[in-house]
Order: sequence, then structure tokens, then C-alpha cells
Amino acid sequence: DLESSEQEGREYIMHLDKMAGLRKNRASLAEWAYTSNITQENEAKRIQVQLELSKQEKQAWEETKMYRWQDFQDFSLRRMFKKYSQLGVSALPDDKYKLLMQSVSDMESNYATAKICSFKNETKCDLALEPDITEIFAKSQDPDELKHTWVEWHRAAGARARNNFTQYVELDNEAAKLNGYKDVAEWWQSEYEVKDFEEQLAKLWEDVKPLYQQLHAYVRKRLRDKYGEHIVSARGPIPAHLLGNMWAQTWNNIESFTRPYPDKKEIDITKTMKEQNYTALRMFQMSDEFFRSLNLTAMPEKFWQNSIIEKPTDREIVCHASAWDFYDGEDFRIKQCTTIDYEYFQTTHHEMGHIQYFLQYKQQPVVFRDGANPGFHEAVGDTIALSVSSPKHLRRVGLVKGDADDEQTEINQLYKMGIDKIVFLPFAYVLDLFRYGVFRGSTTPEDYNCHYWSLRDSLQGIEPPVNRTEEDFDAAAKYHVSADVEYARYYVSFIIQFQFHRALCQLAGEYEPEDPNKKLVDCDIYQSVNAGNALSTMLRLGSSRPWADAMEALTGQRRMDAGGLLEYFRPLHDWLAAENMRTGEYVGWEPSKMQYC
Ligand SMILES: C=C(C[SeH])C(=O)N1CCC[C@H]1C(=O)O
Ligand SMILES: [Zn+2]
Repeated sequence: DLESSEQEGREYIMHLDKMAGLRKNRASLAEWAYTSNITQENEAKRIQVQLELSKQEKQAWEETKMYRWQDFQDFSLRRMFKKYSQLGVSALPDDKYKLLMQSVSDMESNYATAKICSFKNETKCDLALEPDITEIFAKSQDPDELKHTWVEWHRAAGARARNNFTQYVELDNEAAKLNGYKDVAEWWQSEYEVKDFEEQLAKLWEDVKPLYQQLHAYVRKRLRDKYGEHIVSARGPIPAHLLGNMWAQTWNNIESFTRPYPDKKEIDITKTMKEQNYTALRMFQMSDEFFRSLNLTAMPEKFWQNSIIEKPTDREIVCHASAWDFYDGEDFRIKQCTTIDYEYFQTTHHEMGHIQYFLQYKQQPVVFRDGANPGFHEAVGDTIALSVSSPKHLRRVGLVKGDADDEQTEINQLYKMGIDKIVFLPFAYVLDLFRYGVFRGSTTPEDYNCHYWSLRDSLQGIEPPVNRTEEDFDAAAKYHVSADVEYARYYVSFIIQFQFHRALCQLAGEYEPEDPNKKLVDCDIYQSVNAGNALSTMLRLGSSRPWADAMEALTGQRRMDAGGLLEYFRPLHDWLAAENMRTGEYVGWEPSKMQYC
């Protein structure tokens, strides 16, 4: 009868979940071994382990089909079976599975080991993305050096991935169909468990676009003042190589010469960190201390023993920052190539947020040890970092000397946050709009670059520094495209982190909508156990409930909306609109004159 088969189902699925935990532990260890020491041998071992595990997953999947779990009464039991009924890429036959793993692995190791020659010394050809190329983009104000570096990186990391990428798309789409999806785009979007996900992304962009256009116009004017109108036009897109970041996804490296009130004292965190002899370890310890101040969980001993927080000198590793759950309840790690600067100060909190989420949900069955949706996992660390980046907190930790918070200082602060958070949204939106088109077949290999730059031009108001052809493949010059990592998660994160921040600030007594002494921009939830407990309540759920339930637990809302972000940046939006009016700057951009189709 149904009762006993539900009980049998429960016993079966709990056993299967334990086995899955052992499998995921083995997979993570093999993946870690490879990405922390890129060699042919470790790559082969990783693929071998993945293949073995995929056979075991297929076996387990066959068994779940024997249970009529759709009729079970218990919500959690049904949800566990539903998740285990998704086989994933293991649904591919062995030969295609191996080919898919190899294609992605080749793209990822190409990206991780790519080197280019220096502009200033063309015999020096050992420049890596981290730290060398990143440092050039952070510091250089020579348009020719930036153009050279941009072009060479996009050749080495983008064009070279084109064939592997095409093979990966074909095979991943086959796997999607074997899982009952039309294509990978539908498969990726199913992670968000709402029918109208893509419409929601478009609505969010409509809400934020006016603010972005004002910020884009203001920055374009300041760049034109600096570089001249033969490099930065008055009404066109901004050239991608002038924004302090290889992908123009955050513009914080050009803050020093574009901020609204240059005569106000500069808050140069990077400089202060170096003056105070910050080390990578100290950045991690400060982040850990912030989480503990919220009554959240301290990093376990194994975290400090096993993490890699600085780039090794004796081997090649995947430097792109990552946080790892080894699914045994004890082993959690971060791997990143920390440099002592503001950007890595943010990244460290970002990655520690992932680890805190792992710690908060480690009591859950393995299958629920995941973010409520992928955007939640990306939002935890950033939400904490919103407090850490506040002038109040920076003063608390001595990274900023005391300063009366006048209106001009506040605009400078909002500008600093805006060139990080507002400008990121169209970048993130473009990256997956582009890949949705590729997976759906509306973008073919013959028009990869044309479609990528058409989106970059129309949505982000960015243009390539030189003409592009289909010999190039610029999308893959971004880690997540070369490493098969979905990106809408960050777009979601940059929206919901402001909903989380607003709720936490109210719980911490740091923010009151009508109280001018409790502004959102200067909220710091540090040491608020009240806020921390509410955050813990949400995080402990993992993916055991639909994400609307998780969001409601913390914010009282059940939908993502741009209201939090727009409220936070309201004073900046008003200031930018007035400033662009004053200077007569054209708001928006005409299509680029560069050739890319
Ligand atoms: C730090 C990570 C690892 Se999950 C990352 O990839 N991020 C964090 C912010 C956006 C995105 C990026 O670097 O493109
Ligand atoms: Zn992340």
C-alpha cells in the first residue's frame, strides 16, 4: 500500500543520499587535485573519476524510478526524489560524456594557463591573467597599453576556445534533451523554479536601465575629458578597454579619476591595506570575525589547513576564486590567488559567504546542500560585503580615517558602490542572454561574435577597442564561458543582495526608511546577533524549500525585485541626472561605429 511504500521510499532515499555524499566527496577531491595542480595526469584522473561516478549515478537513478514518489504525502521526501530523478550530464553515453568533460576541461585549462606578451617589453611573454594582466587593467591609464593587453588576452583565452566551445554546446544540449529539456537554456533556468524566469530578468533590467544610462553617460563624459573625443565619443558606447576591468564588468579601478567630488578626501582602501601590511590571511581572518560577530559559524580547522589563498609559485592552478564543499560536513575550502587590494577584499567576503552557506546547511540531506537558487549562493558574501564597505565599518576597522559624512562624501560613496554594483547588471545579463541564444541555436558558430557584441553594444553600451571578426570568440575570454558556469546567478544576486541587506539593516536597527540618521548607505550590521540569526534561519534551509519561502523568511518578500537596489542608489540617481543635465551630456548611446558583424 502507499503508506509502506512511502516508508520504504524514505529508507531508500536516505541511503541513496548517503551514497551520493560519498560520490560527491570523491568528485570534489579529484576536481580539487586537478584545479590546484593543472597537469595532464591530474586531468586524466579527474575525468576517470567523473566517468566512474557517472556510472554509479546512472545505476542509482534507475532504482529511483521504481518508486511512485509523485504520490507521496511528505513534501520533503517528494522534493528529494524529484531532485534525484534528474540524472544530469551522466545521462550521456560514456563516450559522449568523456568528450564533453574533455572539451570543458581543455577550455578551462587553456583559460587558466593562457599567457600574453607585455606591451612595454615584447620579449616578456609570461604575463598571466592573475596577477599581471589584472594589475595592468587596474593601474594603466595608457590607452595603447590597455588596447594591446585587451586584444592579446581575447586572442589567447577567447579565440582559442572556439572549437571546444562548439563541441561542448552540442554535447551539453544532448544531455539537456536526455533530461527532458529542449536545450541547456531551459535546463539552466529550471534551477530557479519559476515559469517566467527570463521575463523576470527582462523586467529587472527595465527597472534598473534608467539608472545605468545616467551612470554610463556620466562616466563616458569623465573618460572623454581624460582621453579625448578621438578615443571616447560624445554619443556612442564606451570602449571596453578603458574601464579598469578586462570585461568591463565592474569599473571600480577608474574611481580615483572619475569620482563626483575629487576634492573630498580619497578613500583608497588598496593603498591603506598596503600601508597597514595586510596579508591574505588577515583578510580571511577579518571576514571570519565578521561572520562570527553575527553569531554565525566560525571557519572549521580544516578550512585553514586545506585552503589555498595565495598563488603558488611552483605549479599552474585555476586562479579564478572558488569555494568548495566536500560534502562530509567537515572539509570546506577556498582557492584563490589573493592580491592585497580592494577587489580581493570584496572577493574574500564573497567566497567566505559561500563557505558560511555550506556550514549553515550541512545538517541537510546532501541533495538539499545547495543554494535556495544559484543566485542565493552568490548573494551571501556580497550582502555581508555591503556592510563591510560602508564608511562606518571602514572607520571601525581603521581602513578610513574619520570624516564628517556630508552630502558630497555620501555621493562619492554611492558612486563607488554604483560603479561596482549597477554597471555589473547589464554585463551579467548579456553573458547569459548570449548563451541562451547559443544553446537555442538562434546564435550559430558563424555569428558567435557578432551576436555577442550586438548585445554588449545595445545593453551595456560598450564597444570593442578594435574591429572584431568570427576569427575571434570574445565571450570565452570570460572565465565562466570557458568553464561552463551559468551566469544569471550573479544577475539575480546583485538584485536580491540589496533586498537581503535592507532586511538585515532593519533587523540590526541600522536602517529606518524615514529616519535620516539611519540611512541604508551607511548601514553596518556588524555584531548584530538579531540580523545574524535571521540570516541563519534562511541559509539553514539550503535548497529544501522553494526559494520564495527562503526569501520570505528573511525579507517578508516572495519575489526578487529591484526595489532594494533602487532605494539604496536613489540619491546617486538624482545627482547623476542633475549632473548630466548640467554638462549637457547625451544620456544613452548610439550604435557603435566599430565593425564586429
Ligand atoms: C568570485 C567569483 C567566484 Se563564484 C565570481 O566568479 N564572481 C563574483 C562576482 C561576479 C563573478 C565574476 O568574477 O565574474
Ligand atoms: Zn560566488
